[in-house]
Amino acid sequence: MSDNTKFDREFLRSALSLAAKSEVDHFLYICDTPIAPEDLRGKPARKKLVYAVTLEPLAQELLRKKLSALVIPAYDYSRTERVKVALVSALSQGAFKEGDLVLCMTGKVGRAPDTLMQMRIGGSLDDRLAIEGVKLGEEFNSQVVDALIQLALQIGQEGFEGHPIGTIITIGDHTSVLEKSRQLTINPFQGLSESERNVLDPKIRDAIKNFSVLDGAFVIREDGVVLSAGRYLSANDDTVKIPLGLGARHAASAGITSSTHCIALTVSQTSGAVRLFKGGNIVLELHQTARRT
Ligand SMILES: Nc1ncnc2c1ncn2[C@@H]1O[C@H](COP(=O)(O)OP(=O)(O)OP(=O)(O)O)[C@@H](O)[C@H]1O
Repeated sequence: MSDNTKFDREFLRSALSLAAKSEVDHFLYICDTPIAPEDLRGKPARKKLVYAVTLEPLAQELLRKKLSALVIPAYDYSRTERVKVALVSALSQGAFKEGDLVLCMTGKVGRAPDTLMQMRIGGSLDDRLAIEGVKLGEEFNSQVVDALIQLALQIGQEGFEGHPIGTIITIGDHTSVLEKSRQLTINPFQGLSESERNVLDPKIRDAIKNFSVLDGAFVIREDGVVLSAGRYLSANDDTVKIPLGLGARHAASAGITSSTHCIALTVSQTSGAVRLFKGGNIVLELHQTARRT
């Protein structure tokens, strides 16, 4: 065993003993290589362990072993971004709750974890992530929101046929959003039955990805039914402030979320970053380190 591998193991063991402390509610392990069974055997931290992995079959295998696991997109984020994505996913699935202390362990994709971070749910990781703000109202279906965040990350990362694209996806309060917007192009989802245009269906998420090349926003109902694509959002609110450097697309998301009860996911064409707006403010910001071309 090289010195490095030995030290990685020591590091993991120390993290597991910290995770066992009564103050810690969950141990979030963001890595595609599960912890060796002998390192977990008899450890109190096992009960607190939640894996965040990028492979669905691996998550299924862990669940079969009675471990908790959630799936996060396989993109190349910085360590902090991976922690954010995993925390938001766990929160939206109800795995963590307000006030919980989560010990997060992560690293570069494909390498042994090298970073340990403690996160209090409801605190903030930086000024662009008040995890509390991500806690959405009861009207939102967490599976729908989670699927759309992952889709937005995918759009930001992959673009369309190698070209960067940006878009807006509004979720919820559809009556007001439709009232405060107008159709820019033909709505490609018109004519499909509700069951044929729900974002919980991977085929529909693929369709959204492709239609993101259209100008305008997608309007999605809380339960995931896509109502329209290509909407121009006309709700302007001069009182909302968006960070310098962001333009009309982000201002439109800020405006629509401040004047209705919807939330809006915005993918920046310029940077691929994904931002979640609520009440006119950015409550979550996810940056990607590299884009696929
Ligand atoms: N009110 C709106 N409703 C829907 N889409 C809009 C609206 N305003 C702008 N957009 C879309 O945003 C696109 C980019 O605008 P702009 O470059 O000003 O935005 P931005 O906030 O800087 O975002 P990006 O980082 O994606 O460039 C426009 O081409 C248009 O498709």
